[in-house]
This record gives sequence, structure tokens and C-alpha cells, in this order.
Amino acid sequence: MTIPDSPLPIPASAEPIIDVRGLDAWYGRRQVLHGVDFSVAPGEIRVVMGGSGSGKSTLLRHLIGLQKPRAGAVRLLGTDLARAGARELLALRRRIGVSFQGGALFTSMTVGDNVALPLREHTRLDENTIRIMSRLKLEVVNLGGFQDLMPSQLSGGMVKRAALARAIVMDPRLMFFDEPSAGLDPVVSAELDELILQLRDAMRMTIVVVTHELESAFKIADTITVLDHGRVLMTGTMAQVRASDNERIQDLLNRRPREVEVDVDAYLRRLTEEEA
Ligand SMILES: Nc1ncnc2c1ncn2[C@@H]1O[C@H](COP(=O)(O)OP(=O)(O)OP(=O)(O)O)[C@@H](O)[C@H]1O
Repeated sequence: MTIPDSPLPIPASAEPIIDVRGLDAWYGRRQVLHGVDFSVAPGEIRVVMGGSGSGKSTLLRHLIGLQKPRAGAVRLLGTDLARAGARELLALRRRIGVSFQGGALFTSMTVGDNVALPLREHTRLDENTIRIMSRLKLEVVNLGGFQDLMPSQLSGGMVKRAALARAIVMDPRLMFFDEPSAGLDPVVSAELDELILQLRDAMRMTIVVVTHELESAFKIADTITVLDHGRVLMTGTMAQVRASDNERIQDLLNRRPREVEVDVDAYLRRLTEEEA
């Protein structure tokens, strides 16, 4: 079953925050996304799930404009990425927050200066306002008062939260998270889930999360898109995904491993194709 559009009850007047149509992506001669439709409504938390290599990161890179589609269109906040000029793209980037796996802090700066960085780079606000805004965002992620510490003085979970404070310091309307719980213990990971829910509720953000963590996905997602071999298998609510009779989806939910590729020739051929 494929439900390309959001299954949530959305007012007809609400323009999707993200609208992807027929997205194809290739690496060399190998196609890794096949006609992906992906549309996210204002205020929605969408989780993207799929096995390793299913195309989640590739989709994310197209959504934030790091890769250009071979075919299809990506519209964010009403802007068609392929048609936007440099200024329009810059304005758009300021309205988007990204929290990537490796999104570490700069170790030579205090936590407060790390959080303030986007404001110093992209705005002309005075230093006092910048300091107040950074501290407020540190409070949002439960790190109020930590602004003068160095990143090395924080735990792994605190570093993640500080990086999140930096990602939201410009009040983005749209946030992307890539594997937010990776490498975190279950308690810290659950705290981060809570934070993601708070961001949506308190700051009215629209949020896309790529994750392998089923527990986290079921806790935070309004809707889930399941990718498999570069295709959308389904977009639905948690209940719809759970009730799906698609074998691949059930494998994913029950953590059943996919058949291991044993055709060495095909594997080597693919590698050479990728290099070509
Ligand atoms: N830079 C690249 N060059 C060539 N092939 C790539 C590149 N990046 C990804 N691929 C291939 O594209 C396919 C999709 O990869 P992608 O990283 O988007 O999947 P994923 O679902 O994010 O995987 P994972 O969960 O393991 O991170 C995979 O087969 C991968 O090997």
C-alpha cells in the first residue's frame, strides 16, 4: 500500500511544509531513490524508517538541498529548491534547523558561544540580545546556566542537547534530525524524544526524524514513512504501519534481518558501477 500524502487530518487550505514529488536519486549509474513522494503537513512529526541502505540519508540530503534530484521536485516551505535563486535559498536555510549525527560542538568555544554562532553569522542583533537568545535556547533543552562551560565538560547527552539548542537558536519552522538517539543510553534517548515533542508543541515546528529506533519512532511520530530499496512502501500513522500486512514492514518492526546478499559477482559488479 502506498499513501504518498500525509494521512493526518489536514485542513484543505494548509500548504504542506515539505512536498516531494517523484524524486529519483542516483549515485553514478546506480539508482537509489525511485519516484519518492513525501509530503509533510505543518506541525507534523514525520519519522522516516527503513533498513540500512534503504535511502533514508539520501532522501534527507535532498530535503535539505545538499543533493539535487535527478528527477522530481522538492518544495520546502513553499519554495521549489530547483528554481530558487541563491538569496531565496539562503533565506530558506535560515528557517530550517538540522541536527545531524556528527553535529558536534566546536571544542574551542564555550557552550554559549556555540549556540550563539548562527545568530552571530546570520543576524545583526546586538551582543546582549544574542546572549539572551542563546541562554533561552539552552533553557529549552534543559541546559540553563551551562553557557560558560566548555563542551569537554559536558556528557554525551548534554552535548547533543547543546547542539540542538544551536540548531533551534534561529527559531526554525522546520527541523531535521538524523538518528538523534544514536550512541545514547536509553534514558538520555528518551529525554531527547521528549524534547522533540516539546519543540513541536511549544515552538510549533514541523519535524522530520530519520531513525532506526523503533521505540523512539513510535513515541514521537505522528506519521511514519517506510522506505525499502529506495521506494516508499507506506506512509501512515503508527497504527496503520503496525497493521500493515506488508512483509518487509513487518520484518522491520520485528527486527527480522533481510536475506543476506550471497551473489558475490553481483556485489562486485555493483561496486565497479559505483566507481565508474
Ligand atoms: N556517496 C555515495 N556514493 C555511492 N553510493 C552511495 C553513497 N551514499 C549512499 N550510497 C548508496 O545508496 C544507497 C542508499 O544509501 P543511504 O545512505 O541513503 O541509506 P540509509 O537508509 O540512510 O542507510 P543507513 O541506515 O545504513 O545509514 C545505499 O545502497 C548506499 O550504499
